[in-house]
Amino acid sequence: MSFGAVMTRDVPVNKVEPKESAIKISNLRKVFERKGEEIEAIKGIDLDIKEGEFVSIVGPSGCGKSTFLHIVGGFIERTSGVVSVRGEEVGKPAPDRGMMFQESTLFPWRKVYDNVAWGLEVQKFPKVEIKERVEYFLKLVGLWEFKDNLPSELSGGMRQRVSLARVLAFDPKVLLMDEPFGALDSQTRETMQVELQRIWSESKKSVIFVTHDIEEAVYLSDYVVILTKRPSVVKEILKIDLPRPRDVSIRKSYEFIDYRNHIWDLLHEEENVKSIGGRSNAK
Ligand SMILES: Nc1ncnc2c1ncn2[C@@H]1O[C@H](COP(=O)(O)OP(=O)(O)OP(=O)(O)O)[C@@H](O)[C@H]1O
Repeated sequence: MSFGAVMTRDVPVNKVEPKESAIKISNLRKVFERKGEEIEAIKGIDLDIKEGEFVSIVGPSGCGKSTFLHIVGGFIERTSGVVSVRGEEVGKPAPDRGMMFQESTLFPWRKVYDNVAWGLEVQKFPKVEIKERVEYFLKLVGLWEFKDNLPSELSGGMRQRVSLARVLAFDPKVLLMDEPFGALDSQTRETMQVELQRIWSESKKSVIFVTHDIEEAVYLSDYVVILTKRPSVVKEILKIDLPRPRDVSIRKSYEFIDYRNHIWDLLHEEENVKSIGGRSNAK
């Protein structure tokens, strides 16, 4: 990632080779219109996310995180600025950008296998390839043995894993995740974070991950982008120099707590900070 003001904390830094840009955002601005009134959600965001990076976005409630993600996904039009994915300017939604939401978007009447196969069928993939992909990704998320179950027969965490398999089956270049674990209980959420870290490290996708949970952001990310209150700009970009793979016990380390507290302080400086959720409020 490269930006104007990247902050690193006082922890060891591994030297890495410069990487290609996966997602470039310059001067992004978004103004909504509601009943003749203008609502400026995003004032100006600049980011350069490199291939394979995991970047979380945190910020006060209503600062424009979801709007930002939906613009990168091509679901919402930007007012001005440039958004490109691997050199191509973002227009409409496309399979190279996989999107995952807080609530499972699985079809309740389709079995797990058929839910994961659905998008590939719509895109007219050959049957043999569909089978290969569905099997591979259901095994990756650990749910192959549930392929014949309906979503209603699974737990919330399992449903989100199926949603993840469905997104990954398209082999998108980037993954856009909007609070994907927000509706899960804390135990399941932690399990999902560990799973996501493993899947991300195996699949090498670039990820933008929106969350209210500061610890989740620190645990998963290479960088955490902290937005200001609306109309949002980037307040700080924090590089998370914790070794990978990260065991859950890393949350108890001084470095982890230092990152968490720093983000908490930044968010606390912003108005509406009381509406920031997650365990980190218990500082
Ligand atoms: N379609 C819309 N029309 C008008 N205003 C909108 C629309 N969508 C979002 N907004 C406004 O834009 C601002 C940013 O909303 P957004 O949902 O992106 O924030 P957020 O940071 O994701 O919020 P939260 O943390 O609560 O999920 C809010 O003030 C919201 O009311």
